[in-house]
Amino acid sequence: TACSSKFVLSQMHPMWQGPLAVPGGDRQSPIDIVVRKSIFDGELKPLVTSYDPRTCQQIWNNGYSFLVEYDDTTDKSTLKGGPLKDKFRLCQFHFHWGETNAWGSEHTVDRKLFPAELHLVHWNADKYSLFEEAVMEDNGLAVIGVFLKVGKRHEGLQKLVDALPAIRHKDSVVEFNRFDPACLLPTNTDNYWTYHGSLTTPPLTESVTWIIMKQHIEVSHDQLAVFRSLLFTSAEEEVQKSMVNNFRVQQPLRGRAVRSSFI
Ligand SMILES: NS(=O)(=O)c1c(F)c(F)c(S(=O)(=O)CCO)c(N[C@H]2CCc3ccccc32)c1F
Ligand SMILES: [Zn+2]
Repeated sequence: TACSSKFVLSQMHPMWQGPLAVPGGDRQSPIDIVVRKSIFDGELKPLVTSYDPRTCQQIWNNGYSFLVEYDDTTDKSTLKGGPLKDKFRLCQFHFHWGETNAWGSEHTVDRKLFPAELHLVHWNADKYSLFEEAVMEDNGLAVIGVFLKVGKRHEGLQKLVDALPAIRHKDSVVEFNRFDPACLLPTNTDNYWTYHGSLTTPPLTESVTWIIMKQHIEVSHDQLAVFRSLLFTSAEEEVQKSMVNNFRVQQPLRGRAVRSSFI
């Protein structure tokens, strides 16, 4: 699919936490969300997601995270509303997590770290015809971020967790269909923070409208442990490395406003 990120992976190595030079670089992600400095914006609308589980195609380990990819050649799985003026197509979702439950998220709320964070990546299909175009354009992308907390087992996530042993190694892919990503959203999607930022992996382009949910979802300790059983390394490599701590370090706010849809 257009959104398969294989072409991007070549520039990636698992733990590129370094200060990759980014032109300009004054709207980088992730950031710490300082709640008392966020600005309520009454113009922000509720999010409107409409995902068709039949557009789910595969789940694969790309050596940085595991991602579930969707067919984004039609308008079957879309996101609109919220801070967005246009209609965006879902191309994939993936997660970031730590080696322990003490950390793992990319964004933080008043410096609070979560054990993991879900990202649903969408691109502006009203303005562009391919993900690759949108990824280079101002506000070409919209990513929904959802924090994960350890608690009760997440029934919807289990289907995904059960597929992970089949993609333990980098570059392994399995067919995965009929998965509705809406089951991973919190019950309340009206309360969120939004700001202009970037991808948190190469090419780190500053093309993302971030929409971070205030309400987290709960997953069980055992479900998260399966995430940590994945490997950064391919089957051929002699030294296997656990896929953990696949998050980017926080970036300076550089005077950006973080708006909230709630008081
Ligand atoms: N945290 S994040 O939301 O910024 C983000 C990721 F963290 C991440 F890991 C990936 S990726 O596809 O697994 C790796 C490629 O960069 C993407 N994938 C995007 C980035 C580049 C690209 C190219 C084609 C399809 C998807 C993506 C991503 F948008
Ligand atoms: Zn991400």
